[in-house]
Amino acid sequence: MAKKGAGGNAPADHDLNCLTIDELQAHAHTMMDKQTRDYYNEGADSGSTLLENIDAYKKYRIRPRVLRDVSKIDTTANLFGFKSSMPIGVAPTAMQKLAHADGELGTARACRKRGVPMGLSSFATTTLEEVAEASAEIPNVLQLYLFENREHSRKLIARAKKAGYKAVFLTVDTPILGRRNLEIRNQFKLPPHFKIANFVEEEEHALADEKPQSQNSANQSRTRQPAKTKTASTAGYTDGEKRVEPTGPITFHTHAANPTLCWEKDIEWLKEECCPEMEVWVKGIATAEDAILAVHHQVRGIVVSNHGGRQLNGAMATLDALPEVVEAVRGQIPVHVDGGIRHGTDVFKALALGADFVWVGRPALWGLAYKGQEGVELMLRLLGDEFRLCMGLAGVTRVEAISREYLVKIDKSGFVARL
Ligand SMILES: Cc1cc2nc3c(=O)[nH]c(=O)nc-3n(C[C@H](O)[C@H](O)[C@H](O)COP(=O)(O)O)c2cc1C
Ligand SMILES: CC(C)CC(=O)C(=O)O
Repeated sequence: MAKKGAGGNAPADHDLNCLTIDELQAHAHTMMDKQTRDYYNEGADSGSTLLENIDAYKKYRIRPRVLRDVSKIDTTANLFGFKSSMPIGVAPTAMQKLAHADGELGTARACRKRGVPMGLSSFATTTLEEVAEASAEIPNVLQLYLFENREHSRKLIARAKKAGYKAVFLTVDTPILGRRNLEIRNQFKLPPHFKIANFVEEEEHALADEKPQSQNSANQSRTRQPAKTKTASTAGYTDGEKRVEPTGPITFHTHAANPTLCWEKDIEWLKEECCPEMEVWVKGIATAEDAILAVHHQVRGIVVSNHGGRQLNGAMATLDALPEVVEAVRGQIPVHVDGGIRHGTDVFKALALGADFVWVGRPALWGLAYKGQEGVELMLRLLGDEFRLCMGLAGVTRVEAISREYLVKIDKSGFVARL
């Protein structure tokens, strides 16, 4: 086990081939096929927001305090009434079996072992029930793409409640899918031996509906046309095309985006559907204005996110958006952040700027690709050890005590500004 306290030298069970998230990324690179690697790693368009999410952390430096007795460091953080071993969770990412056969179950078991929560994507390759079982006492978060056809969403929400999920994170930054050029070039689609597991029933219905049409061409003009199988090159990227509500099998290219999503119509409906068993959060807030609307609509929390730079390229880095959101929310609801977190010091900086908790996306996928469940455990341990060490060397012993006074901001000319 990793040594407790202020860090120290490498604990005995370290993987000497992989001591940082950067090394984990390099290992993962060699383990994934090109289609998967490109899908996981790319950002939208030129990828500048993806890079800025990471670089934004380099604009801040830590002001360490000394002589403060850091022999006992408490890294725990509370959420959904649960004590997470550290203020770090695994963000929802789709189709994890592409990385490793362990898929979402591997992630869930790793999170359980490390005592942190996991967000499960609506578009997982494992059912939400299986993940709930693997997570046991760890609170589950279901990431929701709210479909235009509410029946699909209603069913999913009912299942999540029954399985004991504590919160729904409604993703709000995908009214339209971002443009991902490698996905288009690779004609990315889920290989047929994997399933979008939460919607297998819907897929079977859609395919059954499809049959009579092909068997009886005379009927074709009268029956509903199912959506053609779409890939990245045919879905969501064409402008000027008249949009119709998607039908047919639920795939992420056809159903994840929902341009009709809005506060009044959808948030109120969702709260009613989820209430009182599950909290409704919004994931993908990046401005003070929307943060104020989130508070107004009484969601239970916000995740400051730009979808890991996969949606609007040119959008602000999440760390740059965080302070205005924190200021607008004024402590009324929790504010979490994701995007670009690759080191324990990044976690410390995000918390110092007012985040209550952070989520990591791609590092978990790299962990999975490297060694399945064990790789995700390793990723969480690396980040956790780095975070604990950072707290100790900065002279902080409790997560709640991490504040702006521990940071300075450095501009391009090297000018150092107190916050
Ligand atoms: C391959 C991939 C798939 C993702 N799938 C989803 C998803 O299904 N739902 C969602 O809300 N966010 C999804 N995200 C976004 C993550 O939840 C998170 O916002 C992002 O990965 C954080 O940035 P990071 O990867 O730099 O940590 C995905 C991200 C990646 C990289
Ligand atoms: C279901 C998809 C849209 C997954 C996703 O959010 C992503 O690829 O960024």
